[in-house]
Order: sequence, then structure tokens, then C-alpha cells
Amino acid sequence: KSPSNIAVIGGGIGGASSAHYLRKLFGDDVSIDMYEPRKVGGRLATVKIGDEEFESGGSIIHAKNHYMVKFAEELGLKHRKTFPGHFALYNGQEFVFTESSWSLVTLAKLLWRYGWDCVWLNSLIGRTLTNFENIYTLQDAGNAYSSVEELLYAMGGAKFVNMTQTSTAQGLKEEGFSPRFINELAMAANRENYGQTVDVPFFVGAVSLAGAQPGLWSVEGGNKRVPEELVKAAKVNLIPGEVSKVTLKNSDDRPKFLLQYQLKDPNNNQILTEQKGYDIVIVATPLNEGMSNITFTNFPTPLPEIKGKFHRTVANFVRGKLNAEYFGISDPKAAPTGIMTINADVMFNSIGKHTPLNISKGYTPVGPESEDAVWKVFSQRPLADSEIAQLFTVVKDSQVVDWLAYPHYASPGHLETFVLYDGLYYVNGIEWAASAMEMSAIGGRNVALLSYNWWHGLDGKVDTGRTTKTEL
Ligand SMILES: CC(C)=CCC/C(C)=C/CC/C(C)=C/CSC[C@H](N)C(=O)O
Repeated sequence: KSPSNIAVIGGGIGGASSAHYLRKLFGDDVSIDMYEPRKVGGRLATVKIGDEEFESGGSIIHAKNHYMVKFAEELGLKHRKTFPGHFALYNGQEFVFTESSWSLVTLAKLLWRYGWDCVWLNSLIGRTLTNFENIYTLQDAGNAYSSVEELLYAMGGAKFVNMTQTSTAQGLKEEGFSPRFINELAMAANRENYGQTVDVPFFVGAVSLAGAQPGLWSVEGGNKRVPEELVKAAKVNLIPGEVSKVTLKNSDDRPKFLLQYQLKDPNNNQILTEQKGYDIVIVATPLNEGMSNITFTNFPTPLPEIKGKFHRTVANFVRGKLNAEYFGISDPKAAPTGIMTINADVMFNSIGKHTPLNISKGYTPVGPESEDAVWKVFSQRPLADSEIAQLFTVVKDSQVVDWLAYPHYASPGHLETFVLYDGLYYVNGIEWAASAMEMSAIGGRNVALLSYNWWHGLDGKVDTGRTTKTEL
């Protein structure tokens, strides 16, 4: 017998992925409700500059078995068109590396500055990805993991777990990478992707370096289209309510959990408090301090503690003219379209020239010298107008997305649970291994599998990693 209904709290990639797989596992008879479907912040947030829409972040690598790739394919979503550009590494005073528009010249420059480390990087990312991709076969076979540690162990054995316990700097050093590579290329990738440094755990650093490889893509119309279309296809009922309380009912009761939520009465805008019971509840929104207003009541023992704080990143979108002189560039037309910093004291993390989410036919991007170029400046705090005026000689328009973007990582890292209680599961623990859309998609499928295995008593399908692993 199937559960009669399931609640998913949170409408980002993690929530949508869990809803998609819950529908596949339990079939069409179960009713799936999603709360807070439009409260998607973070990397899916979009802003309007003039008539055009831009996105805060998030990218997808070309790997055919990855869920983000499969979702986009299955949902008929197109790759957003990309345009050539070149990046440079900035130390606060000067560029220490500038990409050329000729790939052979760039390769020669990389070899000159970083030696064979660039080649070893490809090999490190390739090997790590091969292990990472074990998860797709394991999940296809119905395996689920009760904690992020068990999931990482199943993917890559003790090596993956150890990568969460050492810093990126230390891990790369042990792999033989030079201090220059670590302090420049790896640093720039972590500043760009996580607003942090090479002190983040090595697993986070490896994901970040994978995300700095060329050829990444995003979805035409915005990556937010992936969760929007997934929940539509999974016939999920969207409830625009904010959940405030999850109460465990008496042990033999069905449904097992009572959700209390607030929503606006569309007739008079008054806030109404309502309740509904569920057999299974999936939490797909961070429960960390300051991030959640949900309380859990009537549980026989306290729920697992959710530790750690989130890192603040501010995405400052500016339509205007980059101050090439500030960066010591004499010809503004030659300015890099991506500036990545390698020094945590610089007032911004990175600056990138952006194109809109919807690219009309015949669209040609303006050059970096144009007053109409749109730039995204990531910083650790809101930038003062005087700071923006240092970076841009002309500001025609600006928008700010102030964002608790991803975990604030420390090494050794801590790994969260996916199980809050039998029947009550938590997707966002996976962000503490590394935060990325693909990671949330994996976390979402894992909690769907945990729900299914628990409901049907398939204990042999949970936490099989330590016995079926191949030691590295
Ligand atoms: C462990 C390795 C080497 C790869 C895992 C596969 C994976 C999760 C790839 C994602 C790569 C990526 C796009 C990283 C960028 S960091 C997060 C980014 N800012 C985002 O928001 O997606």
C-alpha cells in the first residue's frame, strides 16, 4: 500500500528532485504537496535590469548521467547560448594571469605559470568525477543513505570522506600541487563559487575546481526553470504557505505528521493558519540557525542538531562601463569579461560580464567597453556607492541580491544527517559536503529513496556503502 500523501517543504532543486523521484517511486496515487514553492533564493534567484532578466549563479557541467543534464533533457529545456570571453586573475594590484582568446596561447601561458599542475588538475577532476558518478548507479538500484558521510563513502570510499576533513590547500598539497597553483587558481575558483578561500574542505574545493572547467552551461530562461518544470511534470500541488510547525502524532496514527502553515487569504490579504496531516514529510530548506522558522514538536527525543552558519554573498548587478583604468588596462575593449580574485582582502570576490536569461534571435553581446554591459560583482557585503564608483565609470542601473548563499565551510568539515525521524527526511544536509545544483538533485533523490525504503521496510537498501564499496 502506498502512503496517501507526502509534503515537501521547499521548492528549490532539492525539493523538486525529491518530488520528481517520489512520484516515480510511489506512483500516481499518492498526493504530493509542496510548501514554499516560490521561496527559491540563492543561485536560482533572478533580477530584472531594464527589460532583461539575469541570474545570481549556478552552472551545469557536461556529463550525460548527471541529473541536471537529464532533467533539462527530459523537460525539453534548452542550453542557454554562451559567448566567447576571457578571464583573468587579480591580486588587488594587478592581473597575475590573463586568458588569451587563442586556446593554444592560453595553454602555453598556463604551462608557463603553473607548470604541469594544469594537466594534473584534469586528471584529479577526472578521477574524482569517476568515483562521484558511482552514485548514479547506486541510486538507480534503489540504494539510499541515512547520512552524508554514508553517501560519500558509497561514492568514493574513505577517500571522499577524508576529503571533507582536510582543507583544499592541504589536500592539493598532498596531491603534489604547487603553492602558486593553490594560492591562485584554486583560490580564485573558491572565491568565485563559494566566496571563500582554500581553507574550505577539499571536497568543496574539488567541486569548485570542477565548476571552473571550461564549457559549463545554464538553462535558457534561467536554471529556476528546472524545478518549476519538474514539479509540474510530477503533478505536485503547490501550496504558497510557510510551514511553522511539524508535530509528530501518536505512534500508531496515520497520517503520522501534522504540518502547521501560514498563508495569505487572497480575498483580504489576512494571514491564515492552517494544518494538514501527512504520512511522509521532506524538508528541502536549510534548518540552520537563522535560516528556518520551523519548530518540531511532540518527538520522543530531540531531533538531530543541525550545525553551522551560512555564508553571506552579495550579487551586485550593474549595467555600466567597467573602469578599465582601475585594473591597469589601457584599452577598455581588451578588458577581461571575468575577473577572479586571489586575495581575500580585495573588496569583491569576482566580476563577470553577463548575458540575459532569454537570448533573442540575432542577439549580439556588447563588448566590455560598453556602457550597456551588465556585470555581476560578487562581494562579501553590500558595496558602498563609492566602491561601485571605483569599479565602474558609468552606472546606468543596478540591483542587489543579498544572499545567504551556501554554507560557511570550515576544515575539518561536519557532515549532516538525511534522517530527522522515521518518515521525516532532510535534503539540505548534502550542502555541507558541497553546495551545487547537482548535489541538491542527488540529495533530493536520496530522501525520496529513504522514504520509499522506510515505507516498504526495505532496510537492506539503506547504508549499504560500507559493505559494497571498492576501496580506493
Ligand atoms: C567531486 C567533483 C569533482 C565533481 C562533482 C560533480 C559536481 C557537483 C559538479 C558541479 C560543478 C559545478 C558547476 C561547480 C560549481 S560550484 C557551485 C556553483 N556556484 C553552482 O551554484 O552551481
